[in-house]
Amino acid sequence: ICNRSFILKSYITQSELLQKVKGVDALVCVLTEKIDAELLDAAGPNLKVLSTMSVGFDHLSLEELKKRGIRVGYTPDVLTDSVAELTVALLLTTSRRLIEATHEAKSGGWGTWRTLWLCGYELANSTVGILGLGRIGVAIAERLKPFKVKKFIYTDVAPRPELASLIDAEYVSMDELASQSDFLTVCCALTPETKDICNKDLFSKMKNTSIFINTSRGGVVDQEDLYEALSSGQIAGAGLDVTVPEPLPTSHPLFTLNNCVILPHIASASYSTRNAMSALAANNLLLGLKGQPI
Ligand SMILES: O=C(O)[C@H](O)CO
Repeated sequence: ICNRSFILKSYITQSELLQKVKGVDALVCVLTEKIDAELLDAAGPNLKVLSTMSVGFDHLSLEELKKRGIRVGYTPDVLTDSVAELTVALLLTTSRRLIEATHEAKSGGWGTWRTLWLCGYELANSTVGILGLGRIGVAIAERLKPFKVKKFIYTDVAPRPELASLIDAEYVSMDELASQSDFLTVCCALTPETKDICNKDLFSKMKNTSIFINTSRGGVVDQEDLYEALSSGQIAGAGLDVTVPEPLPTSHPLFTLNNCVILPHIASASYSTRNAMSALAANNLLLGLKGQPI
């Protein structure tokens, strides 16, 4: 594509990347690579385009990229369906206790039919709260609506009437989101403002029958506070596709809890979506090098 090489990579360490990036004109990265001043300095002045195969961009130092005039591409939209679908799957898995149930069935815990055994919480007549309403939050709500959800509420830095009207969602404060939601799903980007925004303050205002779902970024949750909320019964359950760190060490206390379902960051992991993300990331890179809109 140009007389200098570029790196299309996925499985090298940050230190390998630092070595190999020198002199490239363009770079495709994924969300596990930290694109900061050190890496940009290592790349040097040839670097014109950075294309991340992700919708999240918390791994990019945008300020440093801007300072150097490097164009940045990302992959919104193409993963919305996949992430929304997985979020619904995780929500139902958590609220209907599917992991516990399959474990019981396999391990001999399945005795006679019992009235309250493995009971969970249903979506019908529930209030679903969305923390950070964007494309993905709307797509989640659209999928949940047929489950007879009574009401959608959301909070964000400001009301988003155009998006909210698509799902008939009401704008509420953070406190109201916490206290009214039967299911609270986190859909916001990780920024300095949203870091640890889901903490003991939020959990303490939630109902003890509520389910907390996060498919955005682990950094928006204070995991110690979440552990406390789950183990004390402050909230009923949590489903996480994202954690800090990733992978979450298998010795982490959250793994000891029956009411916490943890997935290894697979929200966009469908063949069609990952293909679309790859193609978009590659196109962004090519267009960027040609000076065209990305
Ligand atoms: O940021 C993204 O693209 C997602 O987290 C990938 O699943």
